[in-house]
Amino acid sequence: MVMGEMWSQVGSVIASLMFAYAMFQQYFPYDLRRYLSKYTNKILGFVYPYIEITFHEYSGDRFKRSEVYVAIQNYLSANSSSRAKRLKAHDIKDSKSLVLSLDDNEEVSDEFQGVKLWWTSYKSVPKNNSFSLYPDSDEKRYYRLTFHRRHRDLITSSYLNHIVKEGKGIAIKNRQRKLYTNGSNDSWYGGKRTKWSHVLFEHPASFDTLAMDPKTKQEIINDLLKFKKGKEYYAKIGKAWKRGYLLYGPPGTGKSTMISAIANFLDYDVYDLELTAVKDNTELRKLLIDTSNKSIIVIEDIDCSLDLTGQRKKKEKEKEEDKEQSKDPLRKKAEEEDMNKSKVTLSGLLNFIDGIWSACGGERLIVFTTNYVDKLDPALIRRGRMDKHIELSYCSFEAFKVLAKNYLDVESHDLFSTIERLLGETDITPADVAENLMPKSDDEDADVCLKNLVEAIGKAKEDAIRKKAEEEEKLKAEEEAKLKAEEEEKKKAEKEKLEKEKESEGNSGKEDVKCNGTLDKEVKENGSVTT
Ligand SMILES: Nc1ncnc2c1ncn2[C@@H]1O[C@H](COP(=O)(O)OP(=O)(O)OP(=O)(O)O)[C@@H](O)[C@H]1O
Ligand SMILES: [Mg+2]
Repeated sequence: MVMGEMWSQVGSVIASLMFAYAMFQQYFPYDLRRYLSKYTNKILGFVYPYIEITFHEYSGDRFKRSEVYVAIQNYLSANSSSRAKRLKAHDIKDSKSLVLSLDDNEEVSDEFQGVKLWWTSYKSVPKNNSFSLYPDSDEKRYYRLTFHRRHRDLITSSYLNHIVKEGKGIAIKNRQRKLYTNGSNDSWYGGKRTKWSHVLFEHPASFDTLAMDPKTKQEIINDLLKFKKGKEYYAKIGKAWKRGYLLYGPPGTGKSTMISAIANFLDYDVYDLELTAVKDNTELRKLLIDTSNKSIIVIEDIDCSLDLTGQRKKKEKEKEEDKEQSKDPLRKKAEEEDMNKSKVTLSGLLNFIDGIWSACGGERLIVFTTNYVDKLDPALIRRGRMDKHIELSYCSFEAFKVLAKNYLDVESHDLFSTIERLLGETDITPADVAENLMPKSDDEDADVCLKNLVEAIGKAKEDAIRKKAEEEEKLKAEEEAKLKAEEEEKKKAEKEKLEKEKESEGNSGKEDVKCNGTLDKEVKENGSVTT
């Protein structure tokens, strides 16, 4: 009986409190409520020693998720979500895998330098009952961080920076990398106009599968690692955090494959820059500014991309000469095509690589490839612009062993010694070796493929010998033709000399005759000769 009475009293007290609260919310002036809540919080502050910080998903810009919120989400999904009981799985744009984050109103604890703190995820739903086509569009999510007030300095100065840095790092690790290329049309990405368009970068090449001299390979890997970790070092020496690589060698020696391997190794995006599609130097600069950090900017076959030296001068001279003929419709069309051609100059490209603008952002690798390194302007490839020159050459025995392991899972074989000898005598590209090592049907095993390779190298050797002989013959023929031409020229000159001499002799005879003729005439006229 007593118990029942007590419960009914409690019930009525709660009901009265709720009624009073509702009245307070409904009828108290806003200013008075604010005033009261301020003092309530102050009083609470004396008894409740914890500080709370909230991080909203959308703050300021309504259409852009807060970067800090995303970083916290990533951090918590990697560090604390394993301890949470309720999780939410969702796919994030540009992320490789599903992201697990705390479900609404779930709390996890974290520890930083011995200090314990708590993260809670909240969802607030607005009270208006208006109908919306997008029911969830007004939901607001936020994280709340709670910690003891004596750790205030540590948390605000170090922990929050630590969280944002870690969260961004995790996002970079999880992101799907992209292969960008510049076309002539603008596209929209991330709410802004850009000249780059992209696809997912999915090339499987790696340094393990790259066939080359192991020592050079290790040297490149070390160089890349040093570069990746070199943020402070580059700042210390006062250099922009970027590095230039020049890859050169005959076609099919793995230049493009190496670029993919580098991108996979460093976890960078790739920007494949097509120089001929760039209108002018200004556009080149815009493209550079539009690249993200942690990226490789590639210019393939730089020697063929543009005539970067005499191009402009030649064109202008031609224009002057052809001014009068410009009415011709065919010529007009050719001129229009000329106008559409790239006007990127060597100095524009040099500025792109290491001008003032090149320092915007950081962690960029610029890679040039070429088949003919000698054709390039020395200014373009000097150290500081192209810091590391890497030659990719014909297949060595070491490189072959890597390919044999990759393609056939073979590390030793009877034919290896023959192949070693043949490779020492013959130039064959890794691309050709790889093609021969690849089984073309289920019946072809390692033996067959290696035999095919021996045959192919033998053939390449014969071809090389034949080509050399042909070239020598050609050279000999050219030399002979040259000698013959020289002899003929000599003979012709002698003949001409003789003819000239004869002519001059003849002329002097005629003059005598002419003299004599005049004399006769004078004799006839005077009737006597005076001496
Ligand atoms: N060093 C190498 N290691 C592994 N595979 C290679 C190597 N070189 C060439 N290959 C194979 O040969 C193919 C062609 O190589 P790649 O495109 O990298 O040559 P490249 O040097 O870029 O040639 P190009 O100068 O014509 O552009 C690749 O698909 C790859 O499979
Ligand atoms: Mg290539």
